Amino acid sequence: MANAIDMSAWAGREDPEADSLRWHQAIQPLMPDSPPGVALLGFACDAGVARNKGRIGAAKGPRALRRALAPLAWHRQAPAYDAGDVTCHGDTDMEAAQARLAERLAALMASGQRPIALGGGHEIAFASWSGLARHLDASGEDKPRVGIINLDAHLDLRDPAHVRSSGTPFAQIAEACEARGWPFRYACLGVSRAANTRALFNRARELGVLVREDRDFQPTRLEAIQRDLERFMARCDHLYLTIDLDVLPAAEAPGVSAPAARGVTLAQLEPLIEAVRDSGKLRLADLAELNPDHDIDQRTARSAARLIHQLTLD
Ligand SMILES: N=CN[C@@H](CCC(=O)O)C(=O)O
Ligand SMILES: [Mn+2]
Ligand SMILES: [Mn+2]
Repeated sequence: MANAIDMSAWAGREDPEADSLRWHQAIQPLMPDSPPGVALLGFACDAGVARNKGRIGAAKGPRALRRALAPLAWHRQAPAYDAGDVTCHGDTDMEAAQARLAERLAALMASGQRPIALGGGHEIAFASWSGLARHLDASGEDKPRVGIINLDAHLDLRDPAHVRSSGTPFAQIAEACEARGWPFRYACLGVSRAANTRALFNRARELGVLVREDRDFQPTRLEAIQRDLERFMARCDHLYLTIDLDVLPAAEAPGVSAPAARGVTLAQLEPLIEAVRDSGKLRLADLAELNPDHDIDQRTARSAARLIHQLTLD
């Protein structure tokens, strides 16, 4: 590690009673010989959202997320680590920053850690998937069936031939899968029909994407969505979970580039996240699009922290 990891965001309440730990008291800076656990790695990047003509500020997301996670109660058995940040230095650095993040994520997985990457915009997804692909290459697996589960109001399947951005990661991954001869298995849950053009829905259909819209998340249909997800996961060897915080209603996540008028609530997402967590196939996860500049009383950061808390219960 070139630089010491900045642990200054990990601060908060300390209780005098025994067995009262919070995240800020339990999390440790990652060391080369750290035993397996969860490793948080920030991706401080505004370039993807800027290229996608969105509201920039996601580069400040990793720190805001750490600050919101810090005071939450610690219920884990296994350790959690802070692995620091990968920083993108301006628009022209985006692809190189994605490559740096991918390399770090692959190294974390090789050393037995389960990484959770903290965006940054959703261009983080191409970096995360590339890290997993690099890790699977190194472990010598032939044509692994990697399932991508994206909780998002957007399909993010824009054509990368125009510009690579926070709106293109899954189209980039589809191209990379085709080049490798790997199947492209993509589930996008929480999609807003109003926020995605016909061209994007058509691309999703062509690519065989499992799409469930925000309006599908009604009490009578939740079990069916859960079953569809279970079936999807059964057809995969490895899972990558990516959560775009704009899947949440604007009341739960105002601090994103494109807040959702309707959205899917934390309560509705909870059983899906637990199913992914408990699948035994989850290799890495990320959270994208937290923009503290547009947050209100840390609502979005708190929602994101709650998601990490839930995802990491062991
Ligand atoms: N990662 C974000 N993707 C969305 C943003 C939409 C918007 O800014 O309105 C997209 O490109 O579709
Ligand atoms: Mn989105
Ligand atoms: Mn997205």
